[in-house]
Amino acid sequence: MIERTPMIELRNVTAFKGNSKVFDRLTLSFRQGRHTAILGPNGAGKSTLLKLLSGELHPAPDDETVVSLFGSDRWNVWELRKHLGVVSHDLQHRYLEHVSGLDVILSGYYASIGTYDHQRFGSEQWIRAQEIAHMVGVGNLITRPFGTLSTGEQRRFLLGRALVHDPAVLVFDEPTSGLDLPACFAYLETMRKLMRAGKTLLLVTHHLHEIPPEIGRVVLLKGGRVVADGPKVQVLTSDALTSLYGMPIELVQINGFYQALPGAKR
Ligand SMILES: Nc1ncnc2c1ncn2[C@@H]1O[C@H](COP(=O)(O)OP(=O)(O)OP(=O)(O)O)[C@@H](O)[C@H]1O
Repeated sequence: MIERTPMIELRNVTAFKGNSKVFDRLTLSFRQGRHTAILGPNGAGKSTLLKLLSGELHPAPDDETVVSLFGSDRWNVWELRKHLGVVSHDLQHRYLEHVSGLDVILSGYYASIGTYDHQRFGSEQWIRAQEIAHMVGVGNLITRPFGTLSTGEQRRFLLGRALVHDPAVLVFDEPTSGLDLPACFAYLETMRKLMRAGKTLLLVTHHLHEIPPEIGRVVLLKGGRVVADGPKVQVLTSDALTSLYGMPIELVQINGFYQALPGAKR
């Protein structure tokens, strides 16, 4: 069911990375059940947006700025992680090679990178972590060190980590990059299953082929600004992408999936 009140609302958000002002009074919101893809060229601000949504980055203080996440503007990062699971390359790169697959999933309970001796896991959490591993298709790999897993397997464990709290929203950052075709298609199918199970997906990507047909809204970001935002059928066009990337792009669509090809020079 689509709720009227946005579950995530950013209003007049100004944000910096280092000395760069990435967003200048950005306004963007997300509703439950409205799956969204966010596209934009390198440097558009996609990763910065993810960090704002996951509470890793705070906006510059301003009286007119609102960041409301799941109905609260006084969220703490631990509570937030129960609502929003993130699967990102950033996370994938931060895991040490020796951490077992199961520990990657378990670490989601503490939102840590790996597990530590002082952390306590109850039998329910162990069982759930194993169930999740099976659910995301890596139940037979739980003892394997992370560094020995393929990119696709690692990404499945990270998805498992994101699922431990059964969050309402899953955020994916280029989820299929580096995956071969069967792994890519299988991962896409897992994402589609999660949407069918009621999760709301936010997808940040350059790769049009990884936008599942269920995603109905597309946001185009460029230079920290929203240049288009609306229903996929209206926003995702050859003309819009040509303008976004500043080069001729031809879009093809088959069975609800898209692919971008070099367009003819005009
Ligand atoms: N630590 C930093 N210091 C200074 N500028 C930064 C820093 N991190 C990012 N930026 C700048 O912020 C802007 C937005 O970066 P961001 O990583 O959010 O873009 P992106 O859309 O995710 O790019 P990509 O597609 O390449 O991952 C870019 O201009 C980038 O150069």
